[in-house]
Amino acid sequence: MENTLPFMGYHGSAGQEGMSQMGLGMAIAASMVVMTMFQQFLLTHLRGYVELFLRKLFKSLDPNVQIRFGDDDNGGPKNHEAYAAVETYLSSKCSDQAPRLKANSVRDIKTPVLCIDVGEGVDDEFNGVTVRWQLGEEKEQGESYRGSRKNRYYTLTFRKSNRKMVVGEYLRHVMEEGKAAAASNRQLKLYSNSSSEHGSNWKYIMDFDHPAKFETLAMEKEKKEDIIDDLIRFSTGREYYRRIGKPWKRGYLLHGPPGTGKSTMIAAIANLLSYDVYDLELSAVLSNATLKRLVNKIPCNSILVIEDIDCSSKITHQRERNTPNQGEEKKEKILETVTLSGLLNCIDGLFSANDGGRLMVFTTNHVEAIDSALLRRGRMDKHIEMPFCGFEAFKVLAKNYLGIEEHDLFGKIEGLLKESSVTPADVAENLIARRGEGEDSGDDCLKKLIEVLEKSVQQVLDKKGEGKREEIESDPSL
Ligand SMILES: Nc1ncnc2c1ncn2[C@@H]1O[C@H](COP(=O)(O)OP(=O)(O)OP(=O)(O)O)[C@@H](O)[C@H]1O
Repeated sequence: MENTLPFMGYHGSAGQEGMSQMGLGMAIAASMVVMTMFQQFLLTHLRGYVELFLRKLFKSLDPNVQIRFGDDDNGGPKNHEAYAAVETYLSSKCSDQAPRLKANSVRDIKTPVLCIDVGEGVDDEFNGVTVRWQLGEEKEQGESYRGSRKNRYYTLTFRKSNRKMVVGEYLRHVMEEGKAAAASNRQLKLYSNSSSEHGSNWKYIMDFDHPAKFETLAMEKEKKEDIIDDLIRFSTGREYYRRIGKPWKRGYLLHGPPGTGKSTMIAAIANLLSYDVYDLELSAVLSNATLKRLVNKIPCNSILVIEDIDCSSKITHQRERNTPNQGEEKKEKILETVTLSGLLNCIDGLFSANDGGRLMVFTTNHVEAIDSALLRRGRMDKHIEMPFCGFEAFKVLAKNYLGIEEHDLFGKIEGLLKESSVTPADVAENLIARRGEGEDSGDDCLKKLIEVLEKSVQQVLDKKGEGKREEIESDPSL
């Protein structure tokens, strides 16, 4: 027992020691776990507090700044303009951010403008800076006979440290983008001049919904791209025209035989730039003074079109004027003339403010009949020849009308087009497939066109032959 006891005691005391060591270890481990958790808890909380503190500190050093864009009448029409530009600008931003959207129908805008709901906001990023827009609403002070009115406003919030960039560059970007987006979505209009006894004035004719686009215009690719580049440079040239001190206007002369696409090109230009069209009928203008008044009334971002200028270089009107004659009123016949040079003088003097460009497009079928002084640059800056149909132009038409981009007959057509004189209008006419019973296939249309081209080639050859014969007959040495 004694042996055992000490043995047991030994064992017994060794077991107790082991137990207490194990307990201690567990306690240490547990306390370490608790400490770590506590540290982590503390760290997380502390970090949270530090972050909050720093944010508050930073905010107090760099507070938020807010700008309001109201739709109220108090600020005048400019206020509305800025509000509308902001709304249109945000229209593209809010579609993928805001949970609730509203679609507003706006006068003269083709598709509804999407906007956020009252109380909602959208973030926008520009040059690495994030800003926030929010839509608010407030009741107008006082009651009118129509009841109370609610005014809406956008609030732009940003950090004070970004003030210079936001107020300058960013707001300019918002206004320009907003106005450009509204312009490209705008319903274009066609105006023409009408004359009455009270004089001439511009009259709304109809909405301008011509489907012509540069993509579908039959013309050589390089030439087309050059024209598009020129138009884009012109329409976005505010800074350029301001810098060189020139009025923001440009003159185009389109010349070529009838049916080569001059009117189609004007429509494509209007659609590309989203400009309204002012079609000037010179024969309805009674004097150069009226002409000047009409030209000066054309708003910015529009095209002044004068077709067939060779036919309207001098238009004389007769009108009666009352003249006092020895106590009696006498009617006197006076002649007034509207001249193309008179027109060009008013165009020279046309002052174009910096709010948008004015494009003038003249067309003629006989460029050779026009005085070269009238064609000089500055009046007609870009002369565009609209020629008979070439192979590249034909390919555009074949794609438009038949959806054909390559065909075995193209080689033959290319050869014939080089020798013939057919206009894109003639080619287009032959590419219109008959529908219904006995419907034309693409092949049928191309064969039909080949026949027309062969006839045209024959006519060209006949004309050349006639010319040669006349030359020989009129040459006395032969
Ligand atoms: N270059 C072209 N690209 C596409 N279609 C064209 C082209 N030229 C003519 N057309 C087609 O022919 C029709 C007549 O063309 P358009 O009226 O534009 O010619 P124009 O040169 O203005 O003629 P005009 O001198 O008689 O006024 C257009 O409706 C269009 O379908």
